[in-house]
Amino acid sequence: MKIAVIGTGYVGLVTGTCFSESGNYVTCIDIDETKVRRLQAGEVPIYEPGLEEMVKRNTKAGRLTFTTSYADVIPDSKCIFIAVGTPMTADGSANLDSIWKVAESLAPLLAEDAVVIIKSTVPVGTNRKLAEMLKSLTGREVDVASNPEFLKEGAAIDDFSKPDRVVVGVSRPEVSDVLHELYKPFLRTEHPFLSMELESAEMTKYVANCMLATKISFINEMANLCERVGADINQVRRGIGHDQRIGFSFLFPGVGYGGSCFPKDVSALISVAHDREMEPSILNAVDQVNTAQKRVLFDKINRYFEGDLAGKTVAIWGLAFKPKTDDIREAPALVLIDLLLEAGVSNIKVHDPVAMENVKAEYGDKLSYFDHHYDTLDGADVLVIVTEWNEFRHADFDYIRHKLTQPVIFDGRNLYEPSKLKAKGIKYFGIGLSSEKNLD
Ligand SMILES: NC(=O)C1=CN([C@@H]2O[C@H](COP(=O)(O)OP(=O)(O)OC[C@H]3O[C@@H](n4cnc5c(N)ncnc54)[C@H](O)[C@@H]3O)[C@@H](O)[C@H]2O)C=CC1
Ligand SMILES: O=C(O)[C@H]1O[C@H](OP(=O)(O)OP(=O)(O)OC[C@H]2O[C@@H](n3ccc(=O)[nH]c3=O)[C@H](O)[C@@H]2O)[C@H](O)[C@@H](O)[C@@H]1O
Repeated sequence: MKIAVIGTGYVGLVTGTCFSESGNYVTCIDIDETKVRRLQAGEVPIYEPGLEEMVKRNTKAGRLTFTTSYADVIPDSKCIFIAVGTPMTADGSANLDSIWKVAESLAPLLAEDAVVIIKSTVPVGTNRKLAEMLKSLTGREVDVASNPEFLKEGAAIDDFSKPDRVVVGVSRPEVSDVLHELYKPFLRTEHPFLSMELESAEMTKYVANCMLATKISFINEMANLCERVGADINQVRRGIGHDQRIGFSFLFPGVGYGGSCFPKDVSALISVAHDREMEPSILNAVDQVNTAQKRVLFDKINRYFEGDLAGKTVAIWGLAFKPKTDDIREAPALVLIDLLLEAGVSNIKVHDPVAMENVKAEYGDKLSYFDHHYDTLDGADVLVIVTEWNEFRHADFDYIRHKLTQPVIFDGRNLYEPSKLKAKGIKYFGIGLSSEKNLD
């Protein structure tokens, strides 16, 4: 099948590449000329494990191409996936400007039997609005389908190729058949293809992300309470997770959720509820807890230094919003850095395995950058861990104690065993640990 994917970001590039891997002819369109040129040269502009090899393999086989030209591609495409960004506007709602721009570019070029599929995360009603817009621009009915994406950055290829489920929203069953055929190679393990109404598919995406965000805010709130009552959230997690109704996944306490999706999608669903004159109390709380949680590490550091951070040197390990990605959108590390700078810290020494260039572009010489995490420790007063990259998990604590002026670690991801650090003479502050009771 000939497929066009519009928008070659984290979702579009993975979608296009995986569809080409299963034998389709895919062209990815983007308005960013630099990005397209780099992709044409075989260079993948984002860090996503396994993606570069897959892009190269399919480009070489002639199944995957990149362009800025709609006119060269759209007239021959049967399925056109829209995967452009839908960021948060100042009022919290989703900004759909890029979707409408794409619709205007597509309309004059669409083949009679083309299906236009929105993969971007869009609020309820967007697909129907797109169908109306395409009808008024083309003078005929155009098939529009919703196909929300559930992949996670850092595991995007696996998530796309072996999805728990594929969800589509359609107005006609024939459109669902076309998409089912396309997705069959990815559903061989009997994971379901769920076809539903447009509105239900759109809502499914938001409800999924908001449910996951709720789990994280819930466990973070419980972790904060554990600290105050002298309980250990790691033990409590074990204690509740074996109950199959609760489970273990997405219940790791930390420094709050970041990334390009949970914060914006919780906010967009709140906005949808407000539009319908409903106050979504749970979503409001999820968002508030998360905003507060992003400050938790700073508050602990500030308390440790009794509010006097001026002139201190802080080493930070991990900047991306999660491991295995270079994405720093809404990353908790940035909130911490801003607060430390505001408090007058004189030197922030940072390391991240892949996200450093993105941070450099935003902070320039306000921070010191190091290619190896141990090199951040020279002259640092304390060490702070924000992102749980695997290489931080087994640390040389003797070396760390020797390098830091104060043997203290603030760990936003609970990577280490508190008793082990205590035995090494290192003060250890995690999230929700019983040892933190009475530290105020
Ligand atoms: N990043 C993720 O892990 C996931 C994202 N999503 C959703 O997918 C959508 C895309 O997200 P990302 O891939 O992260 O965005 P992104 O920002 O990485 O990429 C969007 C791309 O669209 C391009 N673009 C913008 N306007 C265009 C136009 N008129 N024509 C052609 N290209 C255009 C941009 O240049 C950019 O390359 C969002 O709605 C997001 O919520 C859904 C699941 C996972
Ligand atoms: O719509 C999207 O964009 C995507 O959003 C998330 O994927 P992603 O943001 O890439 O990453 P996650 O692994 O979900 O992590 C999100 C944030 O939650 C945090 N998190 C996650 C899990 C956990 O137990 N605790 C926790 O604090 C992570 O550190 C990270 O900051 C969802 O997991 C995907 O299913 C969805 O498709």
